[in-house]
Amino acid sequence: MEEKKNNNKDDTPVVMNQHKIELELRNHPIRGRGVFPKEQIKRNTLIEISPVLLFTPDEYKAHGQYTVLDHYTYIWEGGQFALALGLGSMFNHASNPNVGYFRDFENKVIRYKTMRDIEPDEELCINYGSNLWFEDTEEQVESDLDEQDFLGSFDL
Ligand SMILES: C[S@@+](CC[C@H](N)C(=O)[O-])C[C@H]1O[C@@H](n2cnc3c(N)ncnc32)[C@H](O)[C@@H]1O
Repeated sequence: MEEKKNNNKDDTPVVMNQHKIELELRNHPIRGRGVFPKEQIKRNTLIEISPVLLFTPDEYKAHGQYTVLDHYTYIWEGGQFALALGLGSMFNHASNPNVGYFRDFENKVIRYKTMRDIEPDEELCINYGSNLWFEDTEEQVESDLDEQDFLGSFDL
């Protein structure tokens, strides 16, 4: 079998220092599994770094899009698709999310940070964008966050 080349730009280790917060997966009858904190989390806290598994555009067109992966993959650079390994695949969608993410193409990871202070048991959600493929069950979450704050809140 032909060996696949690792195209990492350098061999610098990627520090995975996120797991200091107690998180758990909880099941919702419609949304399925989601991520919840057992403690308060401050705004701008790194809560997860998910390594990604990459699919080429051809692999995705021929196979991935016809499988459950289609509900889990992120768009990546160069037309690739990325499956987040770890909690990155478990965040449910909210139109007004409390978690934002940054695609680190060079290190092939996605970093997730809180966008505001979060209370224990408040579900951690990201925004999937406007083309949802399911009926959104989300309960309206009150927030004083405005659009500008949302877009400009990262400090990565
Ligand atoms: C990336 S997965 C999230 C993890 C998923 N809940 C699970 O248990 O595997 C995306 C799927 O979660 C569900 N989902 C996420 N956010 C939702 C929401 N706001 N309302 C309804 N379903 C949601 C949909 O079924 C969607 O296809």
